[in-house]
Amino acid sequence: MTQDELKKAVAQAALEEVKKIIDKDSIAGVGTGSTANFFIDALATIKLDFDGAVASSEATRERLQAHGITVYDLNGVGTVPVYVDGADEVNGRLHMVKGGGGALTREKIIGAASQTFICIADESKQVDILGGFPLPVEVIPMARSYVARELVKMGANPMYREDFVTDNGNVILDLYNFPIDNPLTIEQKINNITGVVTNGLFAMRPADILLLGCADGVKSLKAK
Ligand SMILES: O=C[C@H](O)[C@H](O)[C@H](O)COP(=O)(O)O
Repeated sequence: MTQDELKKAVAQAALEEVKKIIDKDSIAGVGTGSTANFFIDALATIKLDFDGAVASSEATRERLQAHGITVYDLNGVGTVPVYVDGADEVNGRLHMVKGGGGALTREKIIGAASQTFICIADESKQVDILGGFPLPVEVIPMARSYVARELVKMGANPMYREDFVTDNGNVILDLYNFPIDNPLTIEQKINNITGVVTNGLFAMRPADILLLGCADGVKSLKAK
């Protein structure tokens, strides 16, 4: 199977999970990225069976609306019953690195506001130790140099993501060669640097279910 076929298979499996949770009045939380895009296309096939969605990025909002799905502001909807999103890396405890596409902050907000977080990924994303994928940190633009110096003190190698602005008007520093041995501590430590909006580690709010696309089928995994 190609990587896209694996992504499509996990997106379809996520739709089956979501159907068990949502009803006519429900709002679904929708993530960002190529795997989430397959999920959006799958979700569109049941668009008459739920009320609408909250989107973790402008790109996702546009794709949902193009399918005729109503997109709500998170402020108006309260707790979200289910959130489906991809990941750049995921470990056995369902901690994730996210934000390769720069959508980490809105993703983290919707994840935090959701009752069930379903991570959808192909098997290339499964790792023992997070950090092989550069960890994104969203930063207020005027704080970029200060935050970079503080990250260097933590042993990281921050690289400014050039020509990129987040949906929130901020910049991204990507941390290369930064093995994440204690995701919970590192997530909080980076977030404590003044000028950081958030970082792409999802350990304080891990996924509840991982649907992993493998050559021999989709596996449904819970945190170890
Ligand atoms: O900002 C982007 C998101 O965190 C995505 O969930 C992540 O980058 C995975 O994207 P993809 O499914 O395209 O690999």
